[in-house]
Amino acid sequence: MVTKYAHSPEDIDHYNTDQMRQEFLMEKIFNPGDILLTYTYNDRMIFGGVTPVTQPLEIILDKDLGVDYFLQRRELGFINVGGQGIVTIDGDRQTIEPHDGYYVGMGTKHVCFESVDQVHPAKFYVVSTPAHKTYPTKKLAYKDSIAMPMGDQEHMNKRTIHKYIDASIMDTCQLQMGYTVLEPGNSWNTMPAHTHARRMETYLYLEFGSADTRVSHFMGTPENTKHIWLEPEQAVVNPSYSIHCGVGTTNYAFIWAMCGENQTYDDMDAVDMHDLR
Ligand SMILES: O=C(O)C(=O)C[C@H](O)C(=O)CO
Ligand SMILES: [Zn+2]
Repeated sequence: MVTKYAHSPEDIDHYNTDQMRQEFLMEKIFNPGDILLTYTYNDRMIFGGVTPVTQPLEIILDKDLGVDYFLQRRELGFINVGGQGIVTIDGDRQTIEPHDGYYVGMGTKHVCFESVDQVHPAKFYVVSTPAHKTYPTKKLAYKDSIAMPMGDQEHMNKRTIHKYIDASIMDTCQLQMGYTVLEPGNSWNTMPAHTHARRMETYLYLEFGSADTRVSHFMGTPENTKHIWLEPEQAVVNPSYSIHCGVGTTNYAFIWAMCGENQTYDDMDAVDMHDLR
């Protein structure tokens, strides 16, 4: 597991391109047969990819977290962005279709990930946040997500936000998670931009419209923005003070996950277009 530290806005003001990438970008999330995780000091979120091929994979983190087992003091959300998979949660074995996932409550001892077809393996994007209470483990089906159409063609930001883990439909200690899909011919996400000083957020960009599509992700304070260029299936950490939005050379999708002070999705501070620098 890689550690990414927390930085003040004054610090990142001095970062060059390489430092921005080193501190905020995860260049590889899915590695066949492997688990790649990042621990950010921003609200202690752990996120990354579990990509089983021939063997089942389980996240084992005890000494790293000073606990007896990974989810002793944490909750977990995941969404499968690869082929059909299987997850066994404390002995309960379930098939996970592409774009479906799970919320796994604190206290769960074993979560085992498998692929059904090693030629087209499952890719589980996992996010875990500190928890204080056990809430029921729950299947997250794409069809049951809250679909919120946003934006319009004129502003090139027509997209649908699918909320998977949201306090309005289920119990969660602090994790919120969803999947946003841009329509073809649209390129801007989360524009107009916002911040939410009460929550940090990570973005995994994926499902780019063409092989040479690239996304430029914007972060930093509204009056002092930075950008990071991303390839498909790369992720970026956004501190609470940071805007988090992007533009693609074609359409694309992304999985966002948040945690922090509250669970109010709409608790956002809109940034006036005139204030962006
Ligand atoms: O497309 C969007 O806009 C989003 O998906 C925004 C994220 O959900 C977000 O930033 C929530 O705070
Ligand atoms: Zn946000």
